[in-house]
Amino acid sequence: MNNKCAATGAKCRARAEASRIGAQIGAQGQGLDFSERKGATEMEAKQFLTSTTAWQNLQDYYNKNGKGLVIKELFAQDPNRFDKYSLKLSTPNDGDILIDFSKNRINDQVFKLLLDLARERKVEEARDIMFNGGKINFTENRAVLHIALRNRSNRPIMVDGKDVMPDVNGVLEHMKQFTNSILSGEWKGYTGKQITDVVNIGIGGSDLGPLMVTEALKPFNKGLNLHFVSNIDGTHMAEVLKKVNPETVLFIIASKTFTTQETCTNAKSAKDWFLATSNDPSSVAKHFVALSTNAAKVSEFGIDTANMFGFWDWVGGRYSLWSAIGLSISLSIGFENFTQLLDGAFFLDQHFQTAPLEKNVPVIMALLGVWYDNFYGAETHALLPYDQYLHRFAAYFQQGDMESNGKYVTRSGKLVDYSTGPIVWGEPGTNGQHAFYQLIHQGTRLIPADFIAPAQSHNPIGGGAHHRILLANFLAQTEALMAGKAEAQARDELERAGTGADEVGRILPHKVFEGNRPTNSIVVRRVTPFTLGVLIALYEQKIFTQGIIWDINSFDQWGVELGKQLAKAIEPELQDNNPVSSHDGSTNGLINFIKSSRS
Ligand SMILES: O=P(O)(O)OC[C@H]1O[C@@](O)(CO)[C@@H](O)[C@@H]1O
Repeated sequence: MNNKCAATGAKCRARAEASRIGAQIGAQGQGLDFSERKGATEMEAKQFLTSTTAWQNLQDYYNKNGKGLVIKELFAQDPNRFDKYSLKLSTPNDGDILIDFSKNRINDQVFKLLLDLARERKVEEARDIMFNGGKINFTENRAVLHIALRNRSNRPIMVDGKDVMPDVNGVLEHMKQFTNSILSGEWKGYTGKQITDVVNIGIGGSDLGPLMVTEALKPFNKGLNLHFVSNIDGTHMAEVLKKVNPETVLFIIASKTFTTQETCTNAKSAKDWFLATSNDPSSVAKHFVALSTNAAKVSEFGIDTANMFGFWDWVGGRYSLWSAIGLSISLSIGFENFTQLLDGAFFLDQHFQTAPLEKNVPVIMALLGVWYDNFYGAETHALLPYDQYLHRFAAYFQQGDMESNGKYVTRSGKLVDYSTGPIVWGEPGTNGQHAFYQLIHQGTRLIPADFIAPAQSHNPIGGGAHHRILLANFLAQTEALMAGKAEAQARDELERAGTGADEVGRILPHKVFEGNRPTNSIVVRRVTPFTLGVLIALYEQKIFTQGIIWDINSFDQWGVELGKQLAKAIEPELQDNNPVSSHDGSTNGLINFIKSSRS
């Protein structure tokens, strides 16, 4: 251990250890050759998950003790439970981030068994392969390197023998220059006016990330109006075009492949709308830019590739907001704040790479998810941010989690015989309390939930009363879900309220809360670009870890192809009103009814 820290204690030792491990990983990275499929085959689990020792020990423990794990009792048995099962991430300038996982159905034995599972599934080894450019997305033979986009250390990261960092930094510099020229007014529209509105045209990972982040960081907006068009439904584009002026609007066509039908169709409609006013093809260059890996398709569409911000096939769509896809974020909050977002994600990546498993937040969150998903049979996971600006956070991770881990075939091509990715859902608090908390409190399903809140609001109106009430609900909900309300307490409340004996007997069962509903609580000082970067990366690395444990490829998305394929066959059939019979009875019936309903 670094003896310079002898006098200054734990933090110094931790930093020294982190930089030692970081250097070691970096060195390994330069030594490892992932140019072939080595990274992929190394990732394949050697054993079927349910036949591993760790899994069987967990199953055995669950069978004997699972139902007997009562969180309220675990707190009563251990006054230090909160300290034992919570962690703080001390950020450089944004205070501490508290992750409280004490309101879970775990004890020391379960925690140990879960950590054994992470070890037996070689999570740390897989992590290092990813961070060093291994082609772990083996069905597309690609590395998975969104971490390189926020690699603020600039350590070399090799793909096919080439360090990707110079190109990453080149695109960031282009984004910086462009952002500054738009925000300063230097960049003018075709009539010489400053840009006032930005329309991001993209879908999935080319929409959800920029939308969620620009909403979450609205307090940092520099003045531009941001609009997002994703749906092929003409309403989406039509409603936005009503709000913008062709002389002062900038269209961002965001598409990794630049072949996505919705985005290409929307982009063409936007261009037609624009040219109908400008009547000058040369003016397109002042109002259209592209974010893509596909320069040929960008050029074919009619955007000058000088106005293209590129990225690479090793950036997955749902992991791309850190790349050029984040241009609308940079335009909204400024490039400096965009780099803060990257810094936050890098901070979490370093934590993920260096913290021991038992102190590793994404690993712990992943293991808790496995515990509920695979042993308690929970099928969903709720993300409940107590922050209105984070209202798109759950929607973002619907793609992030469900498109990553919604898989039923292992890396070696076998069908799983265990659950994999959960259904992710959620809405901001306190709104969710008035919509679906009834089910979370008294439904028949176990709904593990993450509650997220900032200690400080960007809008302390009402003398701070609003935020105080918001936080009170944030805190009360996890307490209520854990503690519940016993029959005796419910009876006492009814009787104190003067309820007659017969009535008490009738309604008492409905007033009891069984509790023992698990939650994690995450508190940041404020939602800032840095802390948001930490939160997003935290969930990304949780998803990665679960994918390794489940032995699935979290980074392809073949499941989205069949629907697109069939839609391409049906679309021409809708161009006239002749009845069809080329499908199953239902699809034929639906098509023909629609045809008959159009006149
Ligand atoms: O960025 P693009 O290539 O237009 O893809 C958009 C989205 O479409 C997908 O469904 C893949 O087809 C998502 O994975 C992706 O984020």
